[in-house]
Amino acid sequence: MKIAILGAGNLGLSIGKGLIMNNAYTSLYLTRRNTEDIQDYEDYSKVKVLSDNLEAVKNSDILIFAVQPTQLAGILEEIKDELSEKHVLISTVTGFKIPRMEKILEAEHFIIRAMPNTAIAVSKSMTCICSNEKGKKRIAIAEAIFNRLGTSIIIPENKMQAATVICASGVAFWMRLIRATTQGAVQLGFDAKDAQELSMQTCLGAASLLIESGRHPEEEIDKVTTPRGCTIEGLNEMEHNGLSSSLIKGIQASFKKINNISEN
Ligand SMILES: NC(=O)C1=CN([C@@H]2O[C@H](COP(=O)(O)OP(=O)(O)OC[C@H]3O[C@@H](n4cnc5c(N)ncnc54)[C@H](OP(=O)(O)O)[C@@H]3O)[C@@H](O)[C@H]2O)C=CC1
Ligand SMILES: O=C(O)[C@@H]1CCC=N1
Repeated sequence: MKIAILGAGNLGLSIGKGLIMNNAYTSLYLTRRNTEDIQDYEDYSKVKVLSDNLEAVKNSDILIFAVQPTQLAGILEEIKDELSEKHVLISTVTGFKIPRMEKILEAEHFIIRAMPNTAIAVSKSMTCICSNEKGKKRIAIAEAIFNRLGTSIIIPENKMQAATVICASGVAFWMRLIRATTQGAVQLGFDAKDAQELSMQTCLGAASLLIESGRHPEEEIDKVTTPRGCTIEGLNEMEHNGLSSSLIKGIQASFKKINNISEN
């Protein structure tokens, strides 16, 4: 696959790193206007770093857009005359809907939206994918890319905002939970390094239990909560202080915000 990442910033570079680690391309173009900071990527085989989006588009089949929402319209305008039937457009841009892309491009193209998360840099992204009608014929390409970089599911476009909150912002939510449990462990006497290790691995183990067993979280909680034991004591105290409610309210607030961003 000849891939170009237009906008090799935080997310674009995370995708790039994942592709490089998986050797998942025949050529990889990384673009941004100031290329100085990412020039080192040319040390990797078949990777080219440049600021010329048109050259990247000409030499690639799969175009992954990872610029800020305010920057996408300009790039689409810039490249639209270079687009042909060989191109599959994959946008990771938050809140920029497919009909708006189609309007700018003024021609039918294979258009896919993908919402990965930053765990793509370690091939563990939960990526949600949707497409326009024409894009359905190429959606398997996007699935193939993102399944190498984690797990993907196809969803309708009207669920993309919700998916962004749960999966993309979700990385930040889970990080905060890991940090909080680390702080708790330090208070119980572990040094910071060990505390984080205990916290991270326990989080990974809990998620793996659910993924591998297919069971509901509450079933696993029942197995840990000894009657009158310490787990239920701690869990109930957390709930009295609004643990679940606080997480759900946070998710609602993010969702409200993302809907406002995309209207602007
Ligand atoms: N799924 C997720 O987990 C996340 C998704 N996002 C979404 O991903 C998108 C990118 O976010 P993020 O990576 O944080 O943003 P960054 O600002 O880090 O990256 C955007 C990059 O685009 C480059 N750029 C800007 N204009 C152009 C242009 N005309 N041609 C080529 N490159 C250009 C910028 O570099 P330069 O200025 O040098 O051109 C910059 O490196 C956003 O839409 C954001 O909402 C963001 C974070 C997480
Ligand atoms: O915080 C944001 O708005 C973007 C979208 C999802 C992750 N980062």
